[in-house]
Amino acid sequence: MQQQDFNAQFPDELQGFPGLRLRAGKASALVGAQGAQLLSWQGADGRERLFLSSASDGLRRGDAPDRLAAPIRGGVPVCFPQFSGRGPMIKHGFARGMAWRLDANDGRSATLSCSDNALSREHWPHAFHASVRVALEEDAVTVTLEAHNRDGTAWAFSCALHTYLRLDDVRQARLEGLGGVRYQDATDQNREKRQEENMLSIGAEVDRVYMAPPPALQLHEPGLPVLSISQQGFADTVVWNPGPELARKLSDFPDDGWLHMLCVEAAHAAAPLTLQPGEHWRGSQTLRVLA
Ligand SMILES: O=P(O)(O)OC[C@H]1O[C@H](O)[C@H](O)[C@@H](O)[C@@H]1O
Repeated sequence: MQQQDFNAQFPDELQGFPGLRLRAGKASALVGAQGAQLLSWQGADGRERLFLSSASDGLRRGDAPDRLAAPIRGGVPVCFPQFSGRGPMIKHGFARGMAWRLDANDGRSATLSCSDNALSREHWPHAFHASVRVALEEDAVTVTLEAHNRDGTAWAFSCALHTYLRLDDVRQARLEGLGGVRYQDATDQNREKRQEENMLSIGAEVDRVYMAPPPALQLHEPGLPVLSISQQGFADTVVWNPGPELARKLSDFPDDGWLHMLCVEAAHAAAPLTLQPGEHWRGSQTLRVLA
C-alpha cells in the first residue's frame, strides 16, 4: 500500500499509532492499522475502558510495512494464527505485527483485513484471508474475527481477541461467572484445575485458559456500572494479569501497569481448529456497559 493511501485510510492517531476513529452517539473507538487492533473504546459515559501501555512500541506512520512491527501492548490485540507459545510460530502469531488494510468504514463500524504475503510466508506457508470487524454502539463494542482458508490443503490455527480491560485497581475488581469452570493454569505447567469461586479476585499473576466457559462474564468495579464481556464462536476464555513481578520484567509495560488492567480474552487456545480448503471460521467478543 502507498503511504498516501495508508494515511487516508488511517488519519487518526493514539500515542503515535495510526488508526481510524469510529463514533456512535457519544461513544467512540479507535482501530489501529497495526494488527486491526482496537486501541481505545469509550462508551457514552466517556470513560476509557481499554488499557494501552504508555511504554508500548509499535508501527508508526512512515515505518516500512515489509517487516513485523513490535506488538502493541494494550487494546484488543488479534492473535492469529497461533495463540501464545502453543505451537512453532512466534508468540501469538504474526498478524498482530502486520499492517492491515481497510476494507469498509461507515463511521460506526469498520472492517480491516490481511492475507498471505511475503511477510506472512516467512512465518507460515499457507494462503489465508483474515478480517476483523469493529462495530460500535452507544454502550457496546463488538470485535469479530473471521478466518478463511484460501489454500489447496487444510490448515490448523489457534487465535484470540486478547482484550486488555482498563481498571482503576485490579485488586478491587471481581470477575463473575467462572465458578465450576475447568482451566489450564499456565503459571503451573498448564495443569488442569477447576475454579471453585464464582467471583474471581486478582492480587498476583494469573494466566488461565478456561475451557467451555459461559457465554458471558461480568466485571465488577467499585462505583462503576458492570461491564458484560460476552463471546461467540470461541471455545475458551483466557484470563491474564502479569502481577507485580512479571510486570517489572516486561519492557513495554509500566511497573504498576498490572494494577490497572485485566485481560479477558475470547480464544481458541486449548486445542487448535482446522479449516478445510474454502472453509471460514468466525468468532466475536462484545463488551457492554450495563445500566
Ligand atoms: O507478552 P505477550 O506476547 O503479549 O503475551 C501476553 C500474555 O498473553 C496471554 O494472555 C498468555 O496467556 C500469557 O501467557 C502471555 O504472557
